[in-house]
Amino acid sequence: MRGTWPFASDALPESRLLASVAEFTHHRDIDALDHSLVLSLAELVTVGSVALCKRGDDPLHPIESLVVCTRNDEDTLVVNAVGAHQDAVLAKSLIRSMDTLEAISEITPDGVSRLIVPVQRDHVAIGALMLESGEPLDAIRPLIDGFSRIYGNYIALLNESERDKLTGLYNRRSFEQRLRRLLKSHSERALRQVDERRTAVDDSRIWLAILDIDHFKRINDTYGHVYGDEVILMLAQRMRASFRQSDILFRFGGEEFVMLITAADEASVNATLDRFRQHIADHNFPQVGNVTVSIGYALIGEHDYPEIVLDRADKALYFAKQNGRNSVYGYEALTERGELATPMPAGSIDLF
Ligand SMILES: Nc1nc2c(ncn2[C@@H]2O[C@H](COP(=O)(O)OP(=O)(O)OP(=O)(O)O)[C@@H](O)[C@H]2O)c(=O)[nH]1
Repeated sequence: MRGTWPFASDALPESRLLASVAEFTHHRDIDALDHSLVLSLAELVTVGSVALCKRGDDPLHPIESLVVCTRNDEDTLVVNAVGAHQDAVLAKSLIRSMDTLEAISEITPDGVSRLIVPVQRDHVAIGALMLESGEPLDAIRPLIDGFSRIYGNYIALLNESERDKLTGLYNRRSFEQRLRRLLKSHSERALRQVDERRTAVDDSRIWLAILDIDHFKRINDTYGHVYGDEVILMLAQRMRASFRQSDILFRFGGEEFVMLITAADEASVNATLDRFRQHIADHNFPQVGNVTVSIGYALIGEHDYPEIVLDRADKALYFAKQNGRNSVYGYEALTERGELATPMPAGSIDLF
């Protein structure tokens, strides 16, 4: 490891700074990037700890994660993910900095200097960088501001590469990583609820649904691709407006969409999807008129491979297409009723 910078007295050599920025921005995976950011900063400056807080969508738990780099007894830097909720005072400062978009410099009750700098994207805080030290931290504030801006810009670029150009929904490339993050935060939330309530675990589950527009070829052939694209775009807008913010929506390509939906039970996921199906069937699309969709869904078990669940949902979708379209079917219910027993051709969706 390179020696750290005694920031109070000397200027930081530019070559060290550039090497550090190059080091953390070579990652394409957001989790690895977060890990590398706190490590690079801790290598650069002599402080007790460097942490990156990420803001979550859940208003009850605004801090989604906290990645902290500290020095252990052997003087080696170690990076850990910790639960911010364990320290209510710290969580309050982090949230205040993110809400106001202002840096906070404070002394903790045990005399430690703490600097919090929000990380922004499009004038909204997506997280915050936090440093703690026995020494005052004001001298390194411009450096931390700079790192925070580079990180915010880089995250924006990474996020753009995860989006479908036409609809703005997530694209297929980002599916596996989004699913992994959702499963992780879901199981962390369940643990937290056990901790907080000391009662039963969170019993909500995650379902994967595939939606396909019915007879879309006919729409293209009759009205042309421009109107076809318009239908795709309007459908995506209606999906965004209809599903909860915590549900994750993808356009996998063509007229095919995938949704990751959290629900308490099968009945409520079925009701949610069927409500959306009906909403689309009732809508009058400009020029094209009525459009219907078919939906298949399957439960995601904690240890299931994504491609297996996609295949199950696709089988349910195929069943919907074979049984009149404009309908919603769940894989588990179909299997229980023995309705998927007959051999069928490979699903319409390309697996990984
Ligand atoms: N406008 C437009 N059309 C697309 C796009 N991607 C794929 N398509 C068209 O979507 C159509 C899909 O047709 P099929 O897979 O045969 O299915 P379908 O006509 O929807 O019939 P069912 O799914 O069986 O109800 C094809 O004509 C593709 O050319 C796109 O991005 N824009």
